[in-house]
Amino acid sequence: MANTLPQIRPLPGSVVEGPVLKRPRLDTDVIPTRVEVEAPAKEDTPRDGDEVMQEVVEEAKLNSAGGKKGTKSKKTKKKKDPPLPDPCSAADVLYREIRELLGEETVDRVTDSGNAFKAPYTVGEEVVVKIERIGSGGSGIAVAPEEKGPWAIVVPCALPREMVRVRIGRYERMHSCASVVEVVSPNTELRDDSRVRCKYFGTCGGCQYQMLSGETQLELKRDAIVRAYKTYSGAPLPFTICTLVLTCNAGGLPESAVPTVESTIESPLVYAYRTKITPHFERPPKYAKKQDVAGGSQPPWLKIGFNVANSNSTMDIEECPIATSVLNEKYKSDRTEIIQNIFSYKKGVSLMYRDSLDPTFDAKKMMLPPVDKLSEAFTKHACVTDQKGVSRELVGDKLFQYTAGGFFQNNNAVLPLLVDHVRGLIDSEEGRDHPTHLVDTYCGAGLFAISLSDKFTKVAGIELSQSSIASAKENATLNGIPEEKISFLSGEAQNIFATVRDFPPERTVVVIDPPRKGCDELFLKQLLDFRCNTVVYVSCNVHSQARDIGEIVRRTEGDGEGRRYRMESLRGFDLFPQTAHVESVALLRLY
Ligand SMILES: C[S@@+](CC[C@H](N)C(=O)[O-])C[C@H]1O[C@@H](n2cnc3c(N)ncnc32)[C@H](O)[C@@H]1O
Repeated sequence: MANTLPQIRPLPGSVVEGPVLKRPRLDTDVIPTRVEVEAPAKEDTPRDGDEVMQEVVEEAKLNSAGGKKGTKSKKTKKKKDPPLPDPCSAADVLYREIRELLGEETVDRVTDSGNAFKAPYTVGEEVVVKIERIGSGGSGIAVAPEEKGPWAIVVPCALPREMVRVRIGRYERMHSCASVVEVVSPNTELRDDSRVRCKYFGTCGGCQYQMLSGETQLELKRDAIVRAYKTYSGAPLPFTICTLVLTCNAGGLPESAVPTVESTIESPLVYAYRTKITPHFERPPKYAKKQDVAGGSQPPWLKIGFNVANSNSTMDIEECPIATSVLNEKYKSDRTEIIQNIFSYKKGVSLMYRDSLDPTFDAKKMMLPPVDKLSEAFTKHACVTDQKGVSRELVGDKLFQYTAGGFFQNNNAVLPLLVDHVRGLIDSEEGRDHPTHLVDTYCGAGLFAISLSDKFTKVAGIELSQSSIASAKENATLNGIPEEKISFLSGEAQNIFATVRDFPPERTVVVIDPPRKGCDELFLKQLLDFRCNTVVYVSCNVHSQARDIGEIVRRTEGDGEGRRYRMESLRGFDLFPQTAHVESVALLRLY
């Protein structure tokens, strides 16, 4: 198995699936893929590398001033406000939460007077604020005192009802970002800092909830689903969105149309669960000297790790307790090598670490009966660092192989529960014949199509990534599923419907598991034309899921018997414990 140090790779543009925050993330799913830029050399004088927060404040000052490091500020024209954030993005969700907190009319008034980006604070200023609520992205939100005008302060790792001393950072539309300096009066009902297992918690942008009990985390995630359906189930699909529409309250589905959100399913592992991380580092700055790394010591200018919360600055991170142990082991030894060889890097680098069953075993032989899941082949783990390498994992009784840099869910411990839940939803229908056909849209390497195939006579999957489709086909063979039963197509999700005309809609289940942006009009139209009996919608972004399901329910409302979709179940899965992310699973059936 190739376990060599990752190669320097130029930035190929970022393709991000799964949970994404606008802020720092812990891999291509939770972190923006920093598969890297040609990193500009940093300032020409050494900085105090230990003061991460100082660096962040400086960056924020620059952002706020609209200037660039090292460039003289020119006389600038008054800039127009930037456009509203993408609908259903993390920034959009936060903006709507701020609107709700400050009052929609108030925010509209401030916006109309051209002051939506006029921060009443200076960068670096310290103030004490009271946190009003926790946003869906996991940050506390405070309202500035009246004399500062309508304005919010967004503070990661702060809890409702807490008084916190914060340091103000950069500003965005109607709010300043800030970091906690001190929790002046903690919310002792919720916070217990002895739960925190990571020394970087509070500064690193990866986790938001380590100080909370598992129970509270699950409840917050359930609450995020409830709120998403209230706010987004009336939001228009992207192609109809314009500024005007976004600033109106589109109105969600009526309460009666949304089932009670069930309790969030916990991950069996709440630490050491994450099977993929993508730390990154920049090339040496111009002022760096070779003797800086003499004796293997790490110079202050070299940060290898993840982004600081609410910032693009990298913070140096030696290990990540939510990542699996094989990833941490390999990452730690790579760090030593990177430090020694840092002057050979001419560009910044994004590393990738993927936990895999040891790929030196023969996958075909592993799956020959009798399959011994306790054997070394199924228990020994390795770390794959080559994006094009093969990674392998067992989910239930099915073995999946996929390109390590491609999409696969990042928490193997909870995956069997997720798959079983989808199976249970399909089985839950009483009084009708069991479905015989399955369509897995946005199927990746075939997780749902292959895991659920035993239940169906015919299965079809579709996926945009050709390498994932190649993996899905190989996975079907590996798991002994006959070719005449299962097929995989590479292409736009909506194209599947033209290929399954022989599937009886009344006996067909469609699984939808799109990227964060959700489905588009073309897909929804085809889905509604097909009008299958059961739809299971799995989503890493409950906001776009709520929007799409609102659309499906509303568009079929007036239709005749057996043609109307109703939501029957809604539940979250904790794929990313210690973070604010929730995976949401919804069931729709025809009535
Ligand atoms: C959240 S992942 C789900 C993958 C799979 N269901 C799983 O759980 O492993 C979304 C997948 O949709 C694919 N995708 C993105 N846009 C697509 C499109 N327009 N049509 C088909 N697939 C798409 C991505 O490549 C990615 O594999």
